[in-house]
Amino acid sequence: MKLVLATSNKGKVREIKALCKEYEVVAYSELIKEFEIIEDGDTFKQNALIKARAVYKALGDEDVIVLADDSGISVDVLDGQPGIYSARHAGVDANDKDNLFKLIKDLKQKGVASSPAHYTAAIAIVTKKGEYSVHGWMYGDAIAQTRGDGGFGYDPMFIPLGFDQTLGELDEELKKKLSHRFKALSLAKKILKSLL
Ligand SMILES: O=c1[nH]c(=O)c2ncn([C@@H]3O[C@H](COP(=O)(O)OP(=O)(O)OP(=O)(O)O)[C@@H](O)[C@H]3O)c2[nH]1
Ligand SMILES: [Mg+2]
Repeated sequence: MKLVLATSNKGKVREIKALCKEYEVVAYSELIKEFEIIEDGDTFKQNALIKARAVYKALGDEDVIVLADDSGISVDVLDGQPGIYSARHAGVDANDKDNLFKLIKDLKQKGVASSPAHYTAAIAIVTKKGEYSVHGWMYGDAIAQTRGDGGFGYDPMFIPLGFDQTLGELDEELKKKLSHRFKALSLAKKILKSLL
């Protein structure tokens, strides 16, 4: 089954391809020109559905299955921020590094070396048979420094619960089995099976 990913994030594409080996996974940019999708939902779920619907419509092929991921990190000491704004934490044109260092600065401004935090991933699936959404979470601590350079985004400052190292230091294979994305995709796969 061909699965089209409605994302322009190369880290997500890499992880989802590695986690969905049983499917033929392609980023939508491999099929059509990338275009801007306004993520103006109030929740991860709404934004994932906005992305999946936009790409399904743009592809114009009703038999295709489109999957989108909307995700982010929520930090307790920051009252759950940046949350759905994780990709724009340091501004609209911010890249992963800008966002990472802005979050570290925020923790330092609060006067803490770390804070409980969690990642959320909402996965939306859009097909001619309907629309579906599922979630996954990964809990741990956000620390006010970077360690390691594995993963992507905020991974170098995130220590998953039960570990001493950041996702930047831990093996990518381990993240695969722990992550919010892995948990949401496990549920998404049950839906995909039911669509066959
Ligand atoms: O270190 C990280 N490890 C992860 O596993 C992870 N998952 C999400 N994020 C961050 O959360 C935002 C997503 O925003 P987002 O869902 O809008 O995606 P995006 O804008 O990058 O691409 P798209 O899918 O929208 O095209 C971005 O800042 C990501 O860096 C992660 N950071
Ligand atoms: Mg985005």
